[in-house]
Amino acid sequence: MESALNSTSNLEGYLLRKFKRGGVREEEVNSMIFEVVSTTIFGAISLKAYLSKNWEGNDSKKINKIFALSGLNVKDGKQTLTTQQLRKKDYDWGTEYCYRIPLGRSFEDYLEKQSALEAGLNTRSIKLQFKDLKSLKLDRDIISNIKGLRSKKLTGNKEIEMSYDGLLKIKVYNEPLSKKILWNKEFLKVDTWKVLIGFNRTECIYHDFDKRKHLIIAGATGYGKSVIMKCIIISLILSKPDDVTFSLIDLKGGSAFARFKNAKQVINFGIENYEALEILKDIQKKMKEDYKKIVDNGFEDVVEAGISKRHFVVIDEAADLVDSKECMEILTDIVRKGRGAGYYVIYATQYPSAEAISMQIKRNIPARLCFVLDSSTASKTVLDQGGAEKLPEIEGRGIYKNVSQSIIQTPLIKNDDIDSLIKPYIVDKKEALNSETVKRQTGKDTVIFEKTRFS
Ligand SMILES: Nc1ncnc2c1ncn2[C@@H]1O[C@H](COP(=O)(O)OP(=O)(O)OP(=O)(O)O)[C@@H](O)[C@H]1O
Repeated sequence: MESALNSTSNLEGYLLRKFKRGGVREEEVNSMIFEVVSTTIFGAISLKAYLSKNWEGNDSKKINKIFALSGLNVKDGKQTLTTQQLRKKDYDWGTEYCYRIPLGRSFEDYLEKQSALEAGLNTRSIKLQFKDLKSLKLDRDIISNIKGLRSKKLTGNKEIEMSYDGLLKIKVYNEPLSKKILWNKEFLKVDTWKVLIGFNRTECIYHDFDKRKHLIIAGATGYGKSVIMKCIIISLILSKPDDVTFSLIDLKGGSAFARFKNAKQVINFGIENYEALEILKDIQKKMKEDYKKIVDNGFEDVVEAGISKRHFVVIDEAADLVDSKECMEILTDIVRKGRGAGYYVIYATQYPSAEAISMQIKRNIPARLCFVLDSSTASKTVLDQGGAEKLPEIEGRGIYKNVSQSIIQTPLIKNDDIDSLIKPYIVDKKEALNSETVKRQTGKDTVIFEKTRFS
C-alpha cells in the first residue's frame, strides 16, 4: 500500500496510477469521491467518503445537531440546557448512545423527533471500514466493486431505537432489520409453551405462555396480527399436540382461523358475537370447575398441580365484543382467573380503544405485541407509552413488550405450509360429534366438546 492518502485529489491520482493499466476509464475514477486513510499503528485500513458537510459521517455529532435544530434544547434565562451525551458504546450491530435529557423535556419529546433523527442519520454519506474492505475483490474490477459497495452503503437505511430508563438511550443500527423472515419448524421449542414471536437484530424472541399467560396483539389493519396468531397456533399445536386445546373466536368472518377449524385441538370455533358469548360462558364455567379442583387438592395453580393441559382462547377483533357487557365481563374474569387454571387468552384488535383494552384487561395482560398504529394515544393504550405510531410501515414490524421491550420482525408463515403442517391433526368433527364424549351444543359454527380437562 502506498503512503497515507488524505485528500480526494491524492486518491484520484492514486487510483489513476494504480488502475489505468487495467483499462479503467479516467472519468470512472473521477466519479469516485473517496478518501483512503491507512493507519500503520493498527495495520488496518479504513476507507471513508464524505459527500457533503464535514460533520456528516459522524453519528454522534449529527444526533447532537438534530437535537439542537429540532428544538429539544431548553432555554433557562440566559442558559441553554442541552441533551448531554454521557456514553457511547460500539457493538457488532451498531452503536448505543446514552444521554441525560434537560429539565423540561420528556422521553415523548424525543420520540416525536425519531423520524428527524433517522432522516438525519441517513443523509447521503458513507463510511467504509476495514471489515467492508475485506469483502472487496482486489482484481481488475476493483472500481466497480468499490462502486457496488458504495451504492449498497448509500441505500442501506440506518434504523434507530429509543428507550428511557432515567437516561435516554439511542441505538443506531448499522443494518436495517430484515423485512421478511419465514417461519419454519426449526424455530419450534417442542414440549414447551414457548413460541417464536419474532426477531430483533441479535436474537430470536420467544413468548413463554407459562410465564406470561396472556398476550395482547394490536396494530393497524394489514400489518401482521392474523399472521402472528397463525404462527402461534401452529407452534402450540406442533409443540404440545396432546396438551393444547383452543377456542378460536374470529369476529372478522372466520378467514384467519378457518384452516385450524377441524384440527383435533380446536374444541370451540365461533365467528359470530352470539357464538363468542356461548364459548366464553362455557370456558368460564370449565375454568371455575378446574380451578376449584386445583385448589381443593391443595395446589396454587396448574403448574404446581403438575397438570399438563392448557386451553387457549384466541380472539381476533376483540373490539367487536365491546358492545356486549356480558362478553367483556366474562373475558375479564377469564383473564383474571385463567392463569391459575391454565386458561390463557390471546386478544387481538386493530382498534385499541380504552374500552377494547380496559384497565382490568391491561393489568392482567402485561405482555403486548404492537404493530404500527395511527396515533400515540393508541400506542399508549397498548404499550403504556408512545412509539408504535413511529414504527416504519413494514408488515410484520412490531414492538414486543414483556419484561423488556424491543422492536421485532415477526415471522411470516404461508397458508400452504400451515395446511401441510396441520394435516396430521385434522379430524372429522362430524364423526367426533357422534362419539360419547363429545356433544354439539350451540350454533352451526360452534362446537363444544364436553370432555372435561380432568377426565
Ligand atoms: N411477519 C410478516 N412479514 C412479512 N409480511 C407479513 C408479515 N405479516 C403479515 N405480512 C403481510 O401482510 C399481510 C396482512 O397480514 P395480516 O392478515 O396478518 O394483517 P392483520 O393485521 O391481521 O390485518 P387485519 O386487521 O385487516 O386483519 C399478509 O397477507 C402478508 O402478506
